[in-house]
Amino acid sequence: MVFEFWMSKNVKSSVRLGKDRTTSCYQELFISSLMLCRIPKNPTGKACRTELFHTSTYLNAKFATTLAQSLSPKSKKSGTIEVASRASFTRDDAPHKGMSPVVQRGRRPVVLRARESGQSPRNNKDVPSSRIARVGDERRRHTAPNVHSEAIQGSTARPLFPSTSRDHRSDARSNKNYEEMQDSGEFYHPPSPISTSSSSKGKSKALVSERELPTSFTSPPLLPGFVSSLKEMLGPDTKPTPIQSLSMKWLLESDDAAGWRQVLLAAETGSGKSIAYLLPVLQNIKLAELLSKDQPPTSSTRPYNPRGLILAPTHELSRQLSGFAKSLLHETKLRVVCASQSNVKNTKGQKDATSSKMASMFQDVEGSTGEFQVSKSSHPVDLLVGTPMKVLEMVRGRGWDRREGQEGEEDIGENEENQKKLRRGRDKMPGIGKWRSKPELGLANVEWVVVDEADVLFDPDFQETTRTLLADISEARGAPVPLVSASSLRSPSSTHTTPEPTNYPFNLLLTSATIPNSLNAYLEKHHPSLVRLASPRLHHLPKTLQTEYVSWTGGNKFADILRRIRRIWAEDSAGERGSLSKVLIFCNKSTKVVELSAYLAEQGIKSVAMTSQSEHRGRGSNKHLDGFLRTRAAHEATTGDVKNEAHVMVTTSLLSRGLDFTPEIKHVFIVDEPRNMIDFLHRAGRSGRAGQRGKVVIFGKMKGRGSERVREVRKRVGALAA
Ligand SMILES: Nc1ncnc2c1ncn2[C@@H]1O[C@H](COP(=O)(O)OP(=O)(O)OP(=O)(O)O)[C@@H](O)[C@H]1O
Repeated sequence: MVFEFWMSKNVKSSVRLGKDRTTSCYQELFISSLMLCRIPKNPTGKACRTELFHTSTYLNAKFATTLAQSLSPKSKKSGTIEVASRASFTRDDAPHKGMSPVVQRGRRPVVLRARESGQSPRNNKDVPSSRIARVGDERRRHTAPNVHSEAIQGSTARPLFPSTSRDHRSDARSNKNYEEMQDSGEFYHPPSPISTSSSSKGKSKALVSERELPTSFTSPPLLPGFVSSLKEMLGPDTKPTPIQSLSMKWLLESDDAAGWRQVLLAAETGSGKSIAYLLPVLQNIKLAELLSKDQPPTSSTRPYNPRGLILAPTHELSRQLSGFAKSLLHETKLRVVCASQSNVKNTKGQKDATSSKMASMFQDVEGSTGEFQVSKSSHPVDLLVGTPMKVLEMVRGRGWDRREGQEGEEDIGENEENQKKLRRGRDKMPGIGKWRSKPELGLANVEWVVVDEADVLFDPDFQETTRTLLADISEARGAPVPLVSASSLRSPSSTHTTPEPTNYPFNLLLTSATIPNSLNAYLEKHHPSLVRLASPRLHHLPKTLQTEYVSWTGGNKFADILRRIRRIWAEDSAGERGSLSKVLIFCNKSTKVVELSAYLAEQGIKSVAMTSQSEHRGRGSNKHLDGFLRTRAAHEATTGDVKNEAHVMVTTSLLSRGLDFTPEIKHVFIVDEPRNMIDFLHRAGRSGRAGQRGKVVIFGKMKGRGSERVREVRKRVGALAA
């Protein structure tokens, strides 16, 4: 029963296993052991425990052999792996007849032991427990590090869909994952807000009649400055998309008597939701500014007192959205600031970039109280864009969420130099200390809050931060709302209690391309009067997005990906395109992103690998994205210098939300099975935006064992494309 594996730098490695293991167990262990061979600097086997992964999905001898061959160390020095075919491989056939070279040298073998139910791994008396790698344990230990948000900045990686990572789960759980993808269980389909008959507005549930919807951007209802900016951005003949028509009708034309509004804007990816909410927010802020022109400016001790807030799940999206808002404001002057310009970690000797940069930008002066005061000559910020965590830091001061009570403030000492030293020391200990930077953001003026990608920001991992911020705004505006903890929201008893509507004292706009049932349940309970404006193609792929399925040809999946990239470029060269297409590749795990990018580099293709831990991130700008998306002049690009200029970006779900890659990204590759259809819609939706043609290429096993999953995906994707 014992499956043994020895390894050493300079000698042959061998694999032995018991005769009577079941097929799945055998191959699982076999491939796991091969994975060990790939770990560099691992003669002791200690690192094995963190690197093993569960591969029982690949129950195929041909695949195992190919994998083994691809893993074989190339140089003689690092030894070889001996592969036995499944039929002939028995304990007696073990290459070294139990006499591993490692054993000969007096070193103990690493033993991988498949646990029988109820059997403790410590039953193996020959081997110290510290050297037993438990396959079952490894499955549990892996986490999916696809991270979505400012949590990255605090180095707390949280998965977007934490319960559904496939790579490290058994077949059974993986299949369950697909069961969870049943269309009936995943999305909430809101009723159409548009009625087709002109008189049905009052009779049916429809909010507006189709005939009433604006079919062009005109002034009125828009301020003339916005109309000309839109023409400049989108072309002279541009027409509003369905979600933009709906939002203009509902948020610009309807009267204000109803009080604060709560509206959900839901439409497919690339349908122009950003403009759909930016126009009403910016226009309302501008009108409020014009109306209050003669009134004295709000007195506040904080430098920023915006009227509008836009919240997004990632720094990248925040930066892009603030750029978007600025382009709409070429003629209609309002001040937009992105909180994520300065998401640089606080390191020694580095000043808090937020306060220093922004203070000089707005000519703030530090008053005698030590708090910032806005100088009379400064322009107040009108709209602030950022992640909820970053915005909360600006409101409460950096360090507000650290664990308090470790040491009292009095321990810091009177001496200023001592205080500084202690603060620096404490900053190095995450979660400890009481020191906070000064609050910079006042919330009393906030009248508009947009929660972009609402299904992420209200999902269980993020909603506490989002709701805390919304509660802070309410409090600052003098109408506090109760803040229910996330745990009590989740508790089963909470479902039986009477719903308590949350009435925020500001306009709340939520947007998303997907409404999971969980979000709908939350909204029904806490925001029963929320108006749902949904486009007709919600929960569908954009019409201009083609789907293509590519079958893995053998063991080397990376080679298949490379082949497909080269084919696209060959088509580009043969066709009329002046430049080579840029390709965006989505993987489920950061490790795979790095490996694939390294493989492409070996093959002479430069790529940008973007994960939550990437070096490129956290520099306070979107240079990494902008550089990748920059289109070079056609004549330069035809040379197709893919060695020096990245034409491929490899990433995880990190970049799947909200980012606009129009029109550069024509191809999106999905190389790992999507975690669920929500994830798929967002990844695929990075292409085929705003009526542009695009293609999503889905890789998978199309024939034989394991192909049923791809068939299932095909069925569901087909339904989304309809
Ligand atoms: N009316 C319009 N006509 C043409 N293009 C438009 C129009 N409105 C927006 N666009 C363009 O469509 C692209 C996608 O817009 P946007 O990023 O707002 O989509 P989205 O619906 O927010 O997508 P996602 O769900 O992925 O966040 C942008 O490049 C934008 O300039």
